[in-house]
Amino acid sequence: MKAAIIGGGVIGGGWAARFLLNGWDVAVFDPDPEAERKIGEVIANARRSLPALYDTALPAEGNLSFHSEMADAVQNANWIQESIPERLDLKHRILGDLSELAPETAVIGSSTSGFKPSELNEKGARAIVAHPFNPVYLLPLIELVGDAGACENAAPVLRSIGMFPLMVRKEIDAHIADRFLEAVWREALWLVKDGIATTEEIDEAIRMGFGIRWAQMGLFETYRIAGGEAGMKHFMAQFGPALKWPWTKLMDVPEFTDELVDLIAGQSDAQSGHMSIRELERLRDDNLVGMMRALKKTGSGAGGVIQRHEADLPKPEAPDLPITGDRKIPVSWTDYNGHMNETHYLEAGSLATDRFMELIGADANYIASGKSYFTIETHVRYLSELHAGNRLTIRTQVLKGEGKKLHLFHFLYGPDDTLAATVETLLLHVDLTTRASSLPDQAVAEKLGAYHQAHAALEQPEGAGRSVGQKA
Ligand SMILES: NC(=O)C1=CN([C@@H]2O[C@H](COP(=O)(O)OP(=O)(O)OC[C@H]3O[C@@H](n4cnc5c(N)ncnc54)[C@H](O)[C@@H]3O)[C@@H](O)[C@H]2O)C=CC1
Ligand SMILES: C[N+](C)(C)CC(=O)CC(=O)[O-]
Repeated sequence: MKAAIIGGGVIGGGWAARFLLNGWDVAVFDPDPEAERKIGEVIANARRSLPALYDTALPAEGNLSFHSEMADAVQNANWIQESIPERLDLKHRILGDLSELAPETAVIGSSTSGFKPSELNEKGARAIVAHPFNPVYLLPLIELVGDAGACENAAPVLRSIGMFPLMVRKEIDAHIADRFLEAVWREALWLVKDGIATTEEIDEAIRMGFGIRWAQMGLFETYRIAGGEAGMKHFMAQFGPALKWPWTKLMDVPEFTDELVDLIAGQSDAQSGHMSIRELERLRDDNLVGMMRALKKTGSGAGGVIQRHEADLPKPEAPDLPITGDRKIPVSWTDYNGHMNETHYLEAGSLATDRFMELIGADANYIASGKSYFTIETHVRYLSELHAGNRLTIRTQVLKGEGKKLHLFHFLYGPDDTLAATVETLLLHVDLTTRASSLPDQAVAEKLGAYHQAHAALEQPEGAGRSVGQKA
């Protein structure tokens, strides 16, 4: 698959990185003589951050090329993304040319922050709005606006590169999200101009409170909880009048008619009524504990997008020893010594155990049925350093897989297949109701038994059964 990036500044560079790191070839057209350097720097940042969201490897990177002619860049492209400056005359000219040059089947997306598709296409172009958020390689939201068929075609492509296409029902200046951002921006400027707050104080007001909250539940679900047990209607009754008080410089607000209240409360019920306020509070609190990786665990917001994308990534083939981990090492796993911190070797081993459990059928459904494995002992050996950005591949040998016992030996390989660590771990099968050890279900026992038998023919790994401080 090939993407053509027309305009490779802040946003075009982010698009280039998003496509490239998801295995697409990327061709760039930008008359700026510095474009190649600037895009290279954006891609370098993307390489150290995007793979860190995943616990499995992204596809091998595509090829990146730069072109002095737009026609060359768009040749055979499946997706063409315009990210030139926000000037309508310029967009008319470039989108018009692109509509002539592009393959008929190619999507032509514009990154415009505010122009409507009817404005972009008024001189005959066939573009849709595909509005991203900075940094494009990390944030999943893309607002799709325009011809319904073209947007429908575009959406699965965006999902396949880990993005979240949001269909905008009717075109409007600045789409959905930028209308909020512009309102917040306008208020912030007033606060600074009137000497009420400094820019730093405004940033603290956002990042110490509602900014974190919004990342996991947005506006309506957050306010539903703020209404207490009585929910959205109570919230609107309590805070509706404030919209008429001078709480905001933006006095142009909708009338709270019964119809509007019912509409919003009804939509809120449909969106979140399947959970009690207490459950929503717990979910909110859990989500606040961490950011995108934690969001990934609960499946909320951007975390759900990463989860779904990861589930669609090709799984490595299982050789003699199954691959139970394949990922890049994130910066957050490193420490003051400039290498991967000891705790994360255990985390990597624990994730490999989870993956192995899935392989034998002791997966989420099995656990939900009341059965699982508990770890009772682990031994980690640190053999060579690992650094941020290194690829980490884990293979697992079954030392014992009989009865209640599951004895695993994880090999952690770093760059050039160097053995960086081993994690040996002993687990017992348990009944989650009684919390006592128990035999696994027959299907799990059979799959585990097959691994046990196959691996019994292998040599006992060097270092298996070692105690701490034992001489080699
Ligand atoms: N910066 C942001 O936060 C966001 C910007 N956008 C939108 O993305 C678009 C681009 O914005 P930025 O990347 O911020 O601007 P930018 O100024 O960083 O990049 C624009 C790039 O377009 C290139 N360019 C100028 N004329 C060109 C032409 N005729 N053909 C090809 N390339 C040309 C420039 O050399 C430059 O590299 C705008 O429509 C903007 O509204 C969308 C989301 C966020
Ligand atoms: C400031 N802006 C209008 C260009 C912002 C956007 O369009 C989206 C973003 O990334 O904030």
